[in-house]
Amino acid sequence: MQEIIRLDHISKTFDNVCVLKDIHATLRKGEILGFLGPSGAGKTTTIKILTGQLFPSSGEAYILGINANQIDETIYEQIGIVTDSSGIYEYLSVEKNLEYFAKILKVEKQRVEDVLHQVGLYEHRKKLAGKLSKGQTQRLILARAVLHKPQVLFLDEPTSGLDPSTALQIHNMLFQLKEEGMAIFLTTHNMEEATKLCDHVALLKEGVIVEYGTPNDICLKYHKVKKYDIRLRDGKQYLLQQNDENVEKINAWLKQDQIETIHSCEPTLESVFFGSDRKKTIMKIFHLPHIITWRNAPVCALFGSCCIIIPVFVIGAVIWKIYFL
Ligand SMILES: Nc1ncnc2c1ncn2[C@@H]1O[C@H](COP(=O)(O)OP(=O)(O)OP(=O)(O)O)[C@@H](O)[C@H]1O
Repeated sequence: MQEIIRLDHISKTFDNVCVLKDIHATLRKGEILGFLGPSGAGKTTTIKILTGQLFPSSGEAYILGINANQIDETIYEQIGIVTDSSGIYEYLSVEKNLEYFAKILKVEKQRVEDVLHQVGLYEHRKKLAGKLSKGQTQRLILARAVLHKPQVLFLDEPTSGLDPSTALQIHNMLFQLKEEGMAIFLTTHNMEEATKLCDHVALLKEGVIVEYGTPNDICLKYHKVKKYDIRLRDGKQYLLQQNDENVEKINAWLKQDQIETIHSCEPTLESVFFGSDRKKTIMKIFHLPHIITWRNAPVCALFGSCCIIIPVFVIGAVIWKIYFL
């Protein structure tokens, strides 16, 4: 599949503060790549580098085979961008807004009507853009971004603050665009959204990709202890670890048709993300250096014990000498 975006060891520093560190990712035609992370993780900065609004401090970013440092305004004929600041003319109707951009982008008028249907704004086409609800405005911004059928679409938190049904409409639209072969680069805080939409995700934390892969592969990587969450018809609930004894128990319940619901408890992207965050927080609280990992934990424990035992022994010897000798 054609490679649309490549981030090759990208780092970015603002005023001596490194906000992106060695970022590496690829987006292919017809795929959705999600950049996930909390506020300030570096998601928007990545989009700005890819769209030529910022230069990386080191590394190379490629979009449609062109180095992002060398792109000019002609690239905007092939990309669409949806951000908070996407300029919509509030005193023009929905339709006039799109017709205006269609003229700039040299798109035929029929396309405006098609896109209005696609985003579900056809009935609102005569409304002033300034009078649209937040969800409708977001759909208008999306309509404008895909008007010229770009090869790649950048979406910076497209469903942030939207109600679930509007978010669902946008999700369905993204699936449709993906089916048509569009490559979509999505940033979001919403792990559930990313799991549902993305072919690949990068979990970004303080400018570093801490996990990269398909949502499924990332979750399964952390699926160490397999458990079943079972609710019986009599209302009792059990969380059972997978072992021979419990498998027999579950089989017996199944034979007696006692099971109301049964779920395997794979980790979600959210638990993976916040799980690794907890470990980091513990490291920070105790000011433990990063050289301490689970693998060398026994050596660190032995070293830590010596640090306590030796001073206690020395102090004990001194007290013994003073008082008893
Ligand atoms: N032009 C700039 N000058 C200095 N620092 C900047 C600049 N742009 C971004 N930053 C800093 O870089 C870091 C990453 O910002 P960025 O906007 O990429 O985060 P984000 O993950 O998109 O956050 P959010 O989810 O809140 O939009 C932040 O600490 C931000 O303050």
